[in-house]
Amino acid sequence: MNDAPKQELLDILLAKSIRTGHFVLASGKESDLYCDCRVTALDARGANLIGQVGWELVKKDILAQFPNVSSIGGMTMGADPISLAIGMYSSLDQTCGTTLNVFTVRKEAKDHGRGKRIEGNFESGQEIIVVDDVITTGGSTLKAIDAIEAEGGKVVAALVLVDREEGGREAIEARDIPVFPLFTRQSIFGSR
Ligand SMILES: O=P(O)(O)OC[C@H]1O[C@H](OP(=O)(O)OP(=O)(O)O)[C@H](O)[C@@H]1O
Ligand SMILES: O=C(O)c1cc(=O)[nH]c(=O)[nH]1
Repeated sequence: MNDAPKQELLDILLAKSIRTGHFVLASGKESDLYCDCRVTALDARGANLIGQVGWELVKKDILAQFPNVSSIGGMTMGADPISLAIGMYSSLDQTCGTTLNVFTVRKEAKDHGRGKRIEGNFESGQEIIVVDDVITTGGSTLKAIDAIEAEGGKVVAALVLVDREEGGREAIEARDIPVFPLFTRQSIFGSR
């Protein structure tokens, strides 16, 4: 694939998602930078590009190493549109032979209905790509990994839209799960 779709996705991220100001993060840390990835991932064109660029990354870097991967999902809600976009692209690809099952992990198990923590297309024993929109400390991705493993999934890789390069990658890789970012802070901002 040429670089044009990734460049267009970066342009949308820069225009719609990157914000400066004062922000309290999920970890309690404070930051003058925030990447509101939901605005890009819930943009019709942004979602399409995430699907295209993300699926190419899955094929080239993840399936090549883990050919039995069958499913993709992560902690709601940041992961949801990203997982679905990549899953949809996998279903359109006639050349690959893998159509990803897509699921989502609730922050808490549902207290009615089927009482599930993991919703959608997930079964124990599957090899999984865990998704997050952003990693800062990696804490949210690790919670998703714990929930998936508790139900018998084997997480083999983590795919993230933006790695803020603040320790999250190291925390996830300490669990022997390689991290594949579409963008890093460095690739977005250079040395800023
Ligand atoms: O690497 P971390 O330090 O965990 O930070 C990153 C997490 O923070 C945000 O989630 P948030 O809890 O704000 O939830 P949301 O996706 O439901 O908005 C984001 O979607 C990541 O999941
Ligand atoms: O660490 C976080 O909570 C966080 C950082 C960021 O840039 N974007 C986001 O949605 N969450």
